Amino acid sequence: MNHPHSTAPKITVRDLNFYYGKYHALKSINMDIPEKKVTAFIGPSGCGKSTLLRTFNRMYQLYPGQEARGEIMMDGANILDKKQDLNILRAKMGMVFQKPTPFPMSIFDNVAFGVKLYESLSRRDMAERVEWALRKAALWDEVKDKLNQSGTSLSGGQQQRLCIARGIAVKPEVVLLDEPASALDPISTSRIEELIFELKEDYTIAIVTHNMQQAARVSDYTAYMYLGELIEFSDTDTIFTTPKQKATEDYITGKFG
Ligand SMILES: Nc1ncnc2c1ncn2[C@@H]1O[C@H](COP(=O)(O)OP(=O)(O)OP(=O)(O)O)[C@@H](O)[C@H]1O
Repeated sequence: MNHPHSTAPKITVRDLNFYYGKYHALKSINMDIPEKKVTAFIGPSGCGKSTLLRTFNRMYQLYPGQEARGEIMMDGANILDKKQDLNILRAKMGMVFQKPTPFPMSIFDNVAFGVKLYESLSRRDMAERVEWALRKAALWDEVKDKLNQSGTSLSGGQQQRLCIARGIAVKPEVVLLDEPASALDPISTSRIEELIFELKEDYTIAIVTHNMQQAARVSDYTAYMYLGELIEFSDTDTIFTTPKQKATEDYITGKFG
């Protein structure tokens, strides 16, 4: 049962298959990702969590030989359609990666960079947008006096919040987080988790994590994947307390994985 919720879906995945050349990495995935909620993807290494996340913004298209088939519907259109404008898609889908990836430019420019691609704001409006994004990412107080310093001069946890600020500055609809805290210390991790909790007021969030406690803490819905299949998708409480599939139970109780 892969439609567990009453909330309206933001993204509807239908019969999605993904191939790395001949390797069949996602097998007929069907799920509805609810709007303005946090959906976590868990499962053992190599089960396809990141692959699935990368289909949502068609990141895979940067690499030859990778192909997605099926439907990923958002706002009435199939993201996988050849006619889909990739710039518009990527403006709607902010993505943050495991390793913080600030650009080698100032803190201000890191946040302004994406905005400039899509909007021509006055200096004043841009300054306001940058402040807004940095506040949303809970970084403003730490950087407001050094916006001209390089983004790479920040600590790892700050860099990751800078990347989140950069992602939300373009006002996306969905935020894709691929193990956003796995390279961070516990305090930075809990800041990111608090931030996720706040961001879901405005955004639909999909997060890949190999940390089950983190999934249990931050998500409203959890999808358990194994060998390219979606084994079970339900509200997070159900997945962690009364999963329907034995395979899910074995994984979350640590008997496996
Ligand atoms: N560029 C690639 N070329 C070929 N196969 C790939 C490529 N990237 C991933 N795969 C394979 O696709 C499968 C799914 O990988 P994916 O990275 O989505 O898993 P994951 O669940 O995110 O794992 P992890 O938790 O280790 O990041 C794996 O078997 C992996 O080896």
